[in-house]
Amino acid sequence: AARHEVTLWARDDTQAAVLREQRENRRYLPGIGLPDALAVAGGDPVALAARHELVIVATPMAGLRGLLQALAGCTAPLAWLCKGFESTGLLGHEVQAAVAPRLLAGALTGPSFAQEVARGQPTALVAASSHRAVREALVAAFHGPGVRVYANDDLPGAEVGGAVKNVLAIATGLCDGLQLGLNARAALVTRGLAEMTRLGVALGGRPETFMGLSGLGDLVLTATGDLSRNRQVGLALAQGRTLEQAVQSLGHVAEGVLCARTVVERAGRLGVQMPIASAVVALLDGTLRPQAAVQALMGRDPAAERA
Ligand SMILES: NC(=O)C1=CN([C@@H]2O[C@H](COP(=O)(O)OP(=O)(O)OC[C@H]3O[C@@H](n4cnc5c(N)ncnc54)[C@H](OP(=O)(O)O)[C@@H]3O)[C@@H](O)[C@H]2O)C=CC1
Ligand SMILES: O=C(CO)COP(=O)(O)O
Repeated sequence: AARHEVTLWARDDTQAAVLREQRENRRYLPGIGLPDALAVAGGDPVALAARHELVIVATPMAGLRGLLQALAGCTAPLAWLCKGFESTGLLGHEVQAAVAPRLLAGALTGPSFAQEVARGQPTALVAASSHRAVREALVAAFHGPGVRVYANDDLPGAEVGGAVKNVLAIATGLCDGLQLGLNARAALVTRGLAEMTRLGVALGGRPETFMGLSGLGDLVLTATGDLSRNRQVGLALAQGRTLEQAVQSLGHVAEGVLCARTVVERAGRLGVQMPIASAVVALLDGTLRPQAAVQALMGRDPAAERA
């Protein structure tokens, strides 16, 4: 908003009015004042999008399809921020191909806790799209003193990185909550990266994408940073809390909880092995206790080290 005319749209008109009046989002981003220049609107998102040169969709994955359907005729470049698989099993670009194939679209992703971005702390992002116009619009809009934006035309790879790291952050939260040690955490992150890479390549991503910000970068941030809601779920499970309690106390979406099963199912259909993600699914289902999951992972047959 410091450099552009920006309108924040909320689906709930009452919430939009509250944001306008309080100049703060007390439920989702407390303590961060909205810039004076930021306009806030409810109402029809289609008419609003038609008056802007770039559209950013900042809902959880569950809200992406509805907004893309509504905005299918939008001519401005559009990017989503959500990281996950939809409950149908699709990634964001697959949802877009199904419901709004003519959109010039992509994802703005990478290691970026919202609170830190909002405070202006240095952050590096990835503008991922197969369309050059989208990559360039995102870089032009967001690249600046506080944010570096790297362009990448590998949207499937960037999306798999953003989705799978959430599942792995639950595993790492559990590992740390159980005090399994720093060796165990490093092993989880590294072998988790191998799982992410295997699935991402099978879904059309390039291996090098997973060594970048939307792969390794976001995995390290989310797996080790206590601001992560997915990591917090793992920490809470390690304290013996139920999944319902862990999710309820967050008050925010934890995409890894919602898509862990999808990740494993899509991997299974592609013949990709994901033992850590599979253990997370069993833990979330309650069919495996944390200690048994550790034993299952450690008890696997020896293997050559490769992605
Ligand atoms: N928070 C972070 O640090 C980061 C989050 N992300 C990703 O961004 C996505 C959103 O995360 P985050 O904002 O933190 O989630 P939160 O749970 O904190 O907030 C969700 C927001 O989305 C709104 N919303 C939910 N469903 C819809 C819908 N169908 N249509 C329109 N608005 C909707 C909610 O509004 P309402 O109150 O009306 O329900 C609320 O404003 C996730 O996929 C997450 O992985 C990516 C990078 C960083
Ligand atoms: O994606 C994120 C940081 O890049 C936020 O992760 P959480 O959803 O786990 O909080």
